[in-house]
Amino acid sequence: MMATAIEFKNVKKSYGSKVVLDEFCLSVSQGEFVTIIGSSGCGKTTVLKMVNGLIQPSGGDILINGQSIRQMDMIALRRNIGYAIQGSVLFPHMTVEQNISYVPSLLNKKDKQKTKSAVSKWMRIVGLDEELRGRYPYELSGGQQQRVGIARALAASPDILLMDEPFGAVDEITRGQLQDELHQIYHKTGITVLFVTHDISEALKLGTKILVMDQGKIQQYGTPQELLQHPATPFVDHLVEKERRYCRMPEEQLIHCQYSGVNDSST
Ligand SMILES: Nc1ncnc2c1ncn2[C@@H]1O[C@H](COP(=O)(O)OP(=O)(O)OP(=O)(O)O)[C@@H](O)[C@H]1O
Repeated sequence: MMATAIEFKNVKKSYGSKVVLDEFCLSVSQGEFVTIIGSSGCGKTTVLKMVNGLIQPSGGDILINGQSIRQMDMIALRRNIGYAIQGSVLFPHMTVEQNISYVPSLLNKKDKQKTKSAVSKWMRIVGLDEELRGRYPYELSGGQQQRVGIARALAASPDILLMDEPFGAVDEITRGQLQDELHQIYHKTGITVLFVTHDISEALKLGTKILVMDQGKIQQYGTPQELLQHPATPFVDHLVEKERRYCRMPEEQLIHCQYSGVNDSST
């Protein structure tokens, strides 16, 4: 049984009189890749930003590795949590290298060479060409900027990575490549990921678990298979309907279905 990385305990969040989350409970195990999907305005970004303290809960508590974030130093907390969001959030006056090395250079102040090789390593991992090192964000394509953003989030070696529609602004091909790269990084590092998306295929492809939300309520929290095979509510059923229609069954499973069909009719 894996330890719990993130826990929401009866969390409440309201803006004025508008209640966004009420008695929200969620437990994320270490090393889990959780994709969060749901109707617009249901509170996905709010959930994400509460993990790194960008938004304070109105009630309840949030624990990171068993410790309440109320008792944590916000700087230490954020240093341990990577954050990547849609579009470019790079420092515009800094080169690719300076953007990626921002946190590592704070951490290994004296050892410049260590930071340099860390930059090369992360550029390679997210699929950025070495020659882009000295360029400024405005000299990069949207997909390249997105890769730099992810490299920067990962270069701080966080235990937890929060991603808010990080691939929302790129074309289909780049999106597919970034998804594959993120999937590999996740498997290599064993990092815990919370990933907000609007795209159910992306949620099913990347998530080891998917959190489906509607109107501040959890509709289902389960594996891709559980969602596809046992949708908990009509909302989830509707969400995965198309995916189920297009998802190709592995041949063994098809054969199994046919066999059980034959058995059924013969008994
Ligand atoms: N600072 C704020 N003040 C008032 N209302 C807010 C504030 N931030 C968010 N909200 C409201 O809270 C609700 C949840 O917002 P949130 O950004 O978490 O939703 P979301 O699920 O991420 O939405 P989307 O999918 O559209 O990005 C929305 O109705 C939003 O309008």
